[in-house]
Amino acid sequence: MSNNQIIFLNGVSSSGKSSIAKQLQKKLINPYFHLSIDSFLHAFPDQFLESCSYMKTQQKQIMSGFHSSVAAVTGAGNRVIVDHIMKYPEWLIECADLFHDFNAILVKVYCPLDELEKREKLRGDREIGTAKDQFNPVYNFSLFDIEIDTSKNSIEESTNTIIDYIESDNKSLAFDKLREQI
Ligand SMILES: Nc1ncnc2c1ncn2[C@@H]1O[C@H](COP(=O)(O)OP(=O)(O)OP(=O)(O)O)[C@@H](O)[C@H]1O
Repeated sequence: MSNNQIIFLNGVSSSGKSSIAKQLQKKLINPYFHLSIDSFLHAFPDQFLESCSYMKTQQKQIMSGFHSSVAAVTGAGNRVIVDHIMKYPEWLIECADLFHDFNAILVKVYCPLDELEKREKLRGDREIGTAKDQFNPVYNFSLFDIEIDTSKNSIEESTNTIIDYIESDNKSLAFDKLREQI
């Protein structure tokens, strides 16, 4: 398995991406960076992130910066777990283009809306309604290599499914198919 490996976790807020990413880091034999859109956005000033008018015009640059940074870290010979909320197909297509030399697996981290809303309330640090707003844009997109349902599978089970996939001879095709749309 090459060093230029990306495990791309795509799912709505509270679906369990970060928990799975952390468990993957513990269980995978090789070291993987965990690069999350949340941490990337924390590096940006709050007053701009909270400004709808600013984000409306600048979101594209910010997201492209994140996608390019993932490609740069991977291209330098590292393995990466990406934790992202793909609200627009264009973001995935941009990633597919940037990842053309890498072995990238697209994982759909699914969770039904009623369970997401329960988790959102329990967490207390997520704006109520975030999962509902993201649900259709993120999950309507049907291309993926593996789908995980975190309302049915524990963090441990989801992690094992991803590791089994990586260790198998399965060819990851989702990003290849996305590239055909460019
Ligand atoms: N089977 C499960 N798999 C993953 N997370 C679960 C599961 N069951 C409950 N959770 C809980 O869901 C909550 C949200 O998980 P997590 O922070 O990993 O989500 P996330 O998708 O990274 O969210 P965000 O995008 O908002 O950061 C956590 O409290 C986690 O413990």
